[in-house]
Amino acid sequence: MTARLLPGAPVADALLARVAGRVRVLAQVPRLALVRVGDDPASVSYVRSKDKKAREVGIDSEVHALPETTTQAELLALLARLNADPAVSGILVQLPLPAHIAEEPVLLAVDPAKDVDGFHPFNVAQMWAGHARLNPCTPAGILELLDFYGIPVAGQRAAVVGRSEIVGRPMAAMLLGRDATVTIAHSRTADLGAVTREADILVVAVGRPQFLTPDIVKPGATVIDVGINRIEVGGKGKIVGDVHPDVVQVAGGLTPVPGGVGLLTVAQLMANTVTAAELVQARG
Ligand SMILES: NC(=O)C1=CN([C@@H]2O[C@H](COP(=O)(O)OP(=O)(O)OC[C@H]3O[C@@H](n4cnc5c(N)ncnc54)[C@H](OP(=O)(O)O)[C@@H]3O)[C@@H](O)[C@H]2O)C=CC1
Ligand SMILES: Nc1nc(=O)c2c([nH]1)NC[C@@H]1CN(c3ccc(C(=O)N[C@@H](CCC(=O)O)C(=O)O)cc3)C=[N+]21
Repeated sequence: MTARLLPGAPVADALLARVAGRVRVLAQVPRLALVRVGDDPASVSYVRSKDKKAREVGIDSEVHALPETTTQAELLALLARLNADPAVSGILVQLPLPAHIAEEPVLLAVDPAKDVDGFHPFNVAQMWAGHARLNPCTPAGILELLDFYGIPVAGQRAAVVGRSEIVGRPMAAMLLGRDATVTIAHSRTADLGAVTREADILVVAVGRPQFLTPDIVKPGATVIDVGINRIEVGGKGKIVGDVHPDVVQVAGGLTPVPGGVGLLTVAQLMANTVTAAELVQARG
């Protein structure tokens, strides 16, 4: 069997078209504040693509590029200003932060109604309880993709490899919210294959190039490759996922890297920004 490829672009386009429609009926143009500290090249490039996509769908966007030497207090002061600014609908603090800035106080400092990443503990709790308004972008985008391609979730066995706060854990919570039977695997899982071979839906977010091999994939499973790994091949830079290319011979469906989940992360951020604008507008 050869897996059906599940590209992100048509899913992102459909999602962004709905976002643009919601933007048009808002009383006020939504505004997304993108905050980045330091000059990590990946962060610079991600923030740039989020900024560009926002403008494409009619969302105003402002980038706050702070120097590496920014103190925790300075960052918190900026967040307080953005929280208080009624023109700002959504706030995103690009992760990772430099080592001298503690993450938790920063995530706590974002107004939960403007928390378009869904990383504030209030939104995390709402998500696990099954009724969040603002869900983390990568897993929410993955659910959009499964729905777009007509892949059933309810009643299915799902496995998530990786338990990070930005991908693995929220993915597991959201699959559970959609009535899948979910297992979470991580670096201390004793027999990874025993877990992954049971999965009809297999989400891989490990951060190791070509980590997931075909021998541990259930034939016909839908495999979602979240990994973004920059590697050198013959002196050239290349982006590969966490899933080995030979998985295409076993899986029923497979998302490409690049051109898969990453596009949905950005599109879902736009959807969350409009949701935040609606929440802030309703609050008056
Ligand atoms: N496409 C997109 O939109 C996005 C892509 N990414 C990409 O996804 C990947 C994962 O990101 P992120 O979740 O932030 O990564 P983290 O490094 O935060 O987490 C990696 C997870 O993988 C687990 N892990 C590591 N080694 C193994 C192993 N041998 N067997 C099983 N599990 C293992 C770790 O387990 P433990 O907890 O035990 O250490 C950890 O839970 C990266 O490549 C990242 O670049 C991330 C965000 C968005
Ligand atoms: N607060 C916060 N929120 C995030 O959502 C967040 C973050 N921090 N830190 C880093 C991760 C990573 N991430 C991606 C965004 C876009 C692509 C993306 O557009 N990928 C394209 C292009 C490939 C590439 O250049 O990466 C693709 O997969 O085709 C990938 C990954 C968001 N993250």
